Amino acid sequence: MTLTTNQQKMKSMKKTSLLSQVVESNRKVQETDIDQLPCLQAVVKKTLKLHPPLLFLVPRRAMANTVFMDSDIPKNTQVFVNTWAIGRDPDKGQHYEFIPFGAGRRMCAGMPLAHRMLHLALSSLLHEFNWEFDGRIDAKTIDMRDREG
Ligand code: HEM
Repeated sequence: MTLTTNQQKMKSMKKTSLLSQVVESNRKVQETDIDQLPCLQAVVKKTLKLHPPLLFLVPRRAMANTVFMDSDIPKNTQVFVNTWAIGRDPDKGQHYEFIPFGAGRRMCAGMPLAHRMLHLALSSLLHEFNWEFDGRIDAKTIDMRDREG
């Protein structure tokens, strides 16, 4: 098995990459801390890959008869990109196929903002609160089913 860039990053992670060590307990997480938190970045990336909020992106329409990966797509066909399945395909989902924000010129216009907010919100929640299961559920029984959006 080959290691992806993120796995390699995590493998060589120094102790200083831990949230509690990068951000002292007497201050809040800042945007500038995120670069030093490769594990947090990997968690956000993997979560978007396995649980993309838009499972089929925004539908496309073929403007002309097209052949795409050996499939004939007639003009005017409505095309859905199954990003959920692509993210779970072991042969894909590594490079260009990481598409929870879409791709090409209609890709998510809010990606830079969303990307920053996801890291900042998750790290702030982890930093400011102590988390535990409430006794009724645990890591095995928690409902992880996906819903659109
Ligand atoms: C985790 C958060 C978000 C995800 C996963 C997400 C995902 C997406 C996806 C998949 C598309 C369609 C891209 C395509 O079909 O190729 C899209 C479009 C778009 N998103 Fe987001 N988005 C997020 C947050 C945001 C935010 C915060 C904003 C605005 C501040 C935003 C603004 C837009 C706009 C304007 C489009 C339409 C772009 C176009 O059609 O040209 N998104 N987004």
